[in-house]
Amino acid sequence: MPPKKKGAQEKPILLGRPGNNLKSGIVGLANVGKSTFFQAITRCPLGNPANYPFATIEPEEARVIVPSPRFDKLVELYKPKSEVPAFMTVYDIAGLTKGAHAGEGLGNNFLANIRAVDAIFQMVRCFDDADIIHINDEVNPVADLDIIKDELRLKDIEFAQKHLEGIEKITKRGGQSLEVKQKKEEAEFVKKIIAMLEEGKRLANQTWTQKEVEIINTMLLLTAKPCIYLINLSERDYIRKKNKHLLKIKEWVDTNSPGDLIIPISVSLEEKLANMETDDERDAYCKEIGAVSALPKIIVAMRQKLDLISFFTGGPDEVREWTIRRWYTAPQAAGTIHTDLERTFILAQVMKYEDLVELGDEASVKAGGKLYTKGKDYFVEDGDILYIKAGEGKAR
Ligand SMILES: Nc1ncnc2c1ncn2[C@@H]1O[C@H](COP(=O)(O)OP(=O)(O)OP(=O)(O)O)[C@@H](O)[C@H]1O
Ligand SMILES: [Mg+2]
Repeated sequence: MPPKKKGAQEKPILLGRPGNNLKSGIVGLANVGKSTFFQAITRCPLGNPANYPFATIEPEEARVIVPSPRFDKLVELYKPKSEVPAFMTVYDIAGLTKGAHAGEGLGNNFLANIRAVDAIFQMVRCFDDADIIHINDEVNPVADLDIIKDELRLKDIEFAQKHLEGIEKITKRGGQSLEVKQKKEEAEFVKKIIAMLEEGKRLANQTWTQKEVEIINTMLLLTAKPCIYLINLSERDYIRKKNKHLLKIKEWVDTNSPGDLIIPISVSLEEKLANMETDDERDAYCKEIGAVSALPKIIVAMRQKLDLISFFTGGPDEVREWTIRRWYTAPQAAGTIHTDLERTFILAQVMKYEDLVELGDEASVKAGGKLYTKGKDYFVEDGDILYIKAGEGKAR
């Protein structure tokens, strides 16, 4: 048996319901580099040897492959007919302006469109370029952060008020039914949320109970989504890891969005790298400037932020990496593959990634006593390779 790692750990209460189809939206003011980042992240092969095509679903929606050395290794071991890596769907939206929540500019409609994303990349402009107009005349990232925070917050107040009106239609009917009682409690909680938003708080950076999380999840609020702040620097600043605004940005995030990540990037460098023909050319350029692309780190960081882990399915037909939240049980993980597998789950055969790599193939793992049979209470761990046996036939 592998050592039990989770005994001492408490299962955290987290907002959102991210899963295998992870979705992230890019928000920010106009002209800060969102679309250029979107283009780069959806085109760049991220050092993935198989060079998967990046499915651009719409001009502003695309799938990005999650860089995964473990997946690449499993493909090498199984040599399957088909390879399905983990992915994340990214949405580019039009730039927000002050007043966007109330309908200023294009961003308003787009804000409603990204309500269903699991997380937000917020692009913050920190590059100076006289030719590229900053909508408020000067580069002032802290002021920009305030504007975006307020727009998302004010939009949330609007969403929450609509939600409250819906609930109050039910509570006004009166009576003592369980539904009315629950809705009354929900109404009180939604009023509390509105008050918090009005005080200037983001909802993602608070502590909630499981019941509260369930209510917030149904409301799809923008400030309840985890956020990674991407600080868009000039290529020069990115290489020298310096910029006069960085400290102030860190202070702002610590105060307004505590616990959230700040990742420096140079979108113009990423664009340059994405436009190069070959990995060799990219590698040579990175070596010359002494810096690497920030894109793989950004994708991996978002998954970590959401407490996501991977399990794998493997065989001669297909190797696939699946995304689940930590603390999923084996049947829940099976349900990611197919809902029927969750319903009719019998058991999971589990190999540890490290064991398979060390021993070389499934037969050796089995012979070595390292193929474990787990029941429905098993919490799937990062790197598990699963074979699910379910009631109506068995399936990978
Ligand atoms: N780090 C950088 N250094 C210099 N120029 C940059 C950098 N990042 C982006 N740019 C340039 O800034 C301009 C605006 O970028 P982009 O169109 O991606 O912004 P956007 O945020 O999508 O704007 P909008 O909200 O209007 O859609 C582009 O010309 C782009 O090449
Ligand atoms: Mg754009």
